Amino acid sequence: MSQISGSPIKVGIVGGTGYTGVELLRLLSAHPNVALQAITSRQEDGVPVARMFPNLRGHVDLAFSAPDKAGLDQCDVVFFATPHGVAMQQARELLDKGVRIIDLAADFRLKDVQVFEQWYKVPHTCPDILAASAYGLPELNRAAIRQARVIGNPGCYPTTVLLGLAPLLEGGSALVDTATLIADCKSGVTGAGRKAEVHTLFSEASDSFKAYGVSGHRHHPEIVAQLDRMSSAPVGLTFVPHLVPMVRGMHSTLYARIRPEALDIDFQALFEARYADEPFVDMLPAGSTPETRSVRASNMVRIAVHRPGGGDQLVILVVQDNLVKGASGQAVQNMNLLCGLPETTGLEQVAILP
Ligand SMILES: NC(=O)C1=CN([C@@H]2O[C@H](COP(=O)(O)OP(=O)(O)OC[C@H]3O[C@@H](n4cnc5c(N)ncnc54)[C@H](OP(=O)(O)O)[C@@H]3O)[C@@H](O)[C@H]2O)C=CC1
Ligand SMILES: CC(=O)N[C@@H](CCC(=O)OP(=O)(O)O)C(=O)O
Repeated sequence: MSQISGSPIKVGIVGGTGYTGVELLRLLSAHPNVALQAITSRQEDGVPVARMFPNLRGHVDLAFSAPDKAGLDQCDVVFFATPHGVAMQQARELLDKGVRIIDLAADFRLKDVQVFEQWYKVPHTCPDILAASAYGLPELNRAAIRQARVIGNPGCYPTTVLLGLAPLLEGGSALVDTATLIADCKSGVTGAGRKAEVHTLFSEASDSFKAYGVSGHRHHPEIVAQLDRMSSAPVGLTFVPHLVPMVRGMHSTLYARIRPEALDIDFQALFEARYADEPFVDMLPAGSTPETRSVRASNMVRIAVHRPGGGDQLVILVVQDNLVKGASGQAVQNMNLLCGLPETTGLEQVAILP
């Protein structure tokens, strides 16, 4: 990898006009070890990036190019900020040229091909590459990410739910009833992407609040697959996503019933110890209620643990920016690991408040 030899990492982005694509551009244009090489869009082929995204004027001087003309095979790392099913079509060709791949969609998240095909309604075209890929949640899977050539960047909801529940389930520890977990999650509207859809129109999504995907959401199997990896007991999860009228941000409220033999555990101390060395997980003091704006535009996740009335119900509050730690920031964190850089490189932005 280039960085090991000291030269900049040559980076390509497929899907540069979506919200995660432009967020990757914001982060990578300020990354000290990256040379942006190619940014694709089929619809905006030839258009200067900064004309479409004026926040990047003076920072990105490339134009969008069609994927087949972009020279992606000359890159060290290619990010796919595209809909599900795109990365797996191009993965083999790029891997053969020595390119490493970070997919922000779901092509490399679910190891079970049947489960992938059931939820995403397309055949998986490279199960062998999927089998060798790593799930890109560094706090849970750092060693595998360092060695991988393909990373499946997690979904935005799974990142919050997994970080909020991991300390309770990891290592097969039976601290909570794993069969009755609940994740009540809320996302800002950018979570639905930049493409035009009726339910994300201002007049539909503003000044209102609703659940969706209650009877089934594709992030449910992704979360359960990862919880199953860490839990010795069978996992049952109720997951209810909601759309809230804000642009960015995600708030997940997680519920877990403490097992009788674990009632004496100091859960605040347990979470603090688990995340003490994690640069992007901030355990808040006991009694805190994190706000989404406290992480806006930053790669930080903030977590608070509550035990209302000192009873046997744990309530865990997790906030993240869906476009940063929930997508593009996490992808850059994964690139840093892949390339042997300090994990925080280019990711130390402080959240914007208010
Ligand atoms: N928004 C969020 O909070 C999160 C999103 N994700 C995932 O990240 C991915 C991108 O999301 P988002 O940025 O919101 O998506 P958008 O739908 O807003 O953007 C999609 C981008 O992909 C390009 N694209 C679409 N189809 C193809 C294709 N067949 N080949 C090449 N390029 C294509 C589009 O450009 P053009 O059509 O011009 O080529 C566009 O630039 C999705 O898979 C999404 O699920 C993951 C976590 C969080
Ligand atoms: C608010 C909203 O619509 N959120 C998206 C999920 C966010 C996301 O992008 O997840 P994927 O990468 O798995 O697609 C949804 O529920 O479909």
